Amino acid sequence: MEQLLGEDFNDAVQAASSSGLLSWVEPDDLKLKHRIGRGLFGDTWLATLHNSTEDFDGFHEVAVKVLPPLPKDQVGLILRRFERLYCASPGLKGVNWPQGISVKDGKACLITKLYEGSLGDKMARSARNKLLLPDIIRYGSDLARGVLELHLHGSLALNLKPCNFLLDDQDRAVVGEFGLPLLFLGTPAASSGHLIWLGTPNYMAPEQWDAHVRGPIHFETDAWGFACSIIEMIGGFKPWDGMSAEEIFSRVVVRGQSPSIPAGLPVAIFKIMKGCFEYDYRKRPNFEEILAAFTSPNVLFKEGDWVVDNLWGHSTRIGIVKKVLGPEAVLLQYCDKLGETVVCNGASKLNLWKNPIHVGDMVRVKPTIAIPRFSWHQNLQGIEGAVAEIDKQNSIFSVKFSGSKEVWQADPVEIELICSGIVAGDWVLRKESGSTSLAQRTPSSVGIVHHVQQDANVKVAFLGRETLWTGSPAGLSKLSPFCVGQFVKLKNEVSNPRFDWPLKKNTFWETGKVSGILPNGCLIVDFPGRLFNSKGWFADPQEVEAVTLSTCHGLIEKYEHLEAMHWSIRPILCLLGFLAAARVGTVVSKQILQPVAKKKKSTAKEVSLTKQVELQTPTNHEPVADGKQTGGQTWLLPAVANVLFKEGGNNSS
Ligand SMILES: Nc1ncnc2c1ncn2[C@@H]1O[C@H](COP(=O)(O)OP(=O)(O)OP(=O)(O)O)[C@@H](O)[C@H]1O
Repeated sequence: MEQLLGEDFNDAVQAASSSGLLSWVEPDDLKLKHRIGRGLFGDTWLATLHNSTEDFDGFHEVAVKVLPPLPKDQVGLILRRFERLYCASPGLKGVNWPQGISVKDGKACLITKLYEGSLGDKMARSARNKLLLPDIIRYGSDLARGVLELHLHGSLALNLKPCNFLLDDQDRAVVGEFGLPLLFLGTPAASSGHLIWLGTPNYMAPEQWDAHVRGPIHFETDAWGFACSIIEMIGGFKPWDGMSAEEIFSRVVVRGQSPSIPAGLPVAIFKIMKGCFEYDYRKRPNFEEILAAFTSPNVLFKEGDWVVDNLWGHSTRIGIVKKVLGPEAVLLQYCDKLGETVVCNGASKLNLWKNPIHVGDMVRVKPTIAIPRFSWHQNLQGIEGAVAEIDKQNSIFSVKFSGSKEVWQADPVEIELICSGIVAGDWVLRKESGSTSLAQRTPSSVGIVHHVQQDANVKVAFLGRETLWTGSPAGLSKLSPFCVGQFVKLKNEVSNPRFDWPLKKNTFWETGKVSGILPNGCLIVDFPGRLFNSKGWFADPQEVEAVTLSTCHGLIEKYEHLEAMHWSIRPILCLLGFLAAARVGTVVSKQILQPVAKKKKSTAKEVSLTKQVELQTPTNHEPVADGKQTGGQTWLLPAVANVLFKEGGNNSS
């Protein structure tokens, strides 16, 4: 791989920084002294920076992250990402924001403040690598605050781990390094020749492993790495310690496992940590919730929190916390018709309402609700309305519809945010899609809506995009959704599918069954009879169509569909065919052979009876001619004949 070295690279970085977004440092002003860290995303050096102004000339110590050499063809792109990520410091207190950029020996150098060391260093110095719980809680809230600042600024951290948490001279923790994995997203690391991951394997969330396929990554992705770091501080060793990246991938991504959470944590922290390890990032808490748990570790909820109650199993209810009665007990008022106030003693089973509805939000009654709990006018079903008021005192939501003067009351569980007819969870087709990633393929144009925003934009996850697409719903049209259990096949016009797809008799694409759907709409497909594919089969929802018996034309297609429905159809049909053939064979052979057999049998019986008769008669060895007994025993013949006739008749019946 050709790398951009020396002057060329210098010029490229300088040009990028001339936009004023990055502060350029002359290479001669930066002296690298010795290395203090080594990681996947480059080495960290202790360095001195020469500062000279008109009346001041001095040196001060800094830390420098020396990034791996950049491949020549991607340097422009990486520098653009650089600018986007580190543009003008927003003055975040909890984050170690880079102070400048330079180039040394053809490698980009990020210059940052020199801290006392990292939490990783502190753990290495402490007994059994562990930290004390009060310290963990204090550092945890510092860090949650830092990550929240970063998220509010629009950036992801992605590589949260104790070695990247730095301690200042007041023993406060800050997020030391952030966003670096995003710079290299999709580029091979020039130095090692292998793909750089979107983080460090032991701390990576399922969607981080292959964000193109299993994405998107979003703010809640950081929750996983944060929780892994807390576990490491408690236990003294990192999650999945001693396992290779492949093993961790198999556990976290394929088998859906998560690190186990130690017992004995304060209630709120234990609950939040459990939430951080949800497989689907949409179910994880955001950093506001994480910060709340670490600042009040023994309080699950505070007064005024909206909570979702699934306690009774059957129906979900939304309520507001009226009073905190104890670590696990709250006084709750439901927002439904009854407006009941109850004491809830199992508050750890309640969940914060993650995306609460606000005044001004556009909503509709969920189509699945046949009879709303409040008296909702039938004509308003499916129509969009604006939330006019939320009466927190009495837990009442009021909605106003454009065509109506009246204000209608609503149960928040029964309404959903809507934007131009689109709600979260809808499958959509993006009318014009363009590539924004490094992959050769453009992202799929079929995706799933994840968020409906107040600014009338929606966030959609598309396969092939590592992050959510944000835009106006005007560019989207709704599609009927795929679902688990459905049968799919590649569309006729697809000749080169995004993922491998098995061929039948090396000629036709096989029909598969959807066994799972990833958050970005990527379909996990099973093919009957094809049990052994460690990587699994995937499908781009844009490239496949649903198959049902009724959509199959002709008997052969219908049979093939049946065959696709279960691997055992063919062997069962073969077995049935064989049994039927065997049965027919038996019947036919009976039909043909029976008269002969009957004849033979009758002859045999005749002979044996004759013999018996002979035996019963006094020995008279005179030959029998023409069926007539010679001598005086002819009286026996009619009786024998009678017996024979009778037996033969019985036999044939
Ligand atoms: N700004 C800084 N001030 C003081 N020490 C620092 C600073 N940045 C990093 N370090 C030191 O460097 C160590 C981490 O180095 P580095 O970031 O290169 O490794 P890593 O975090 O494992 O790698 P990566 O972040 O690439 O995955 C920290 O444990 C700390 O000792």
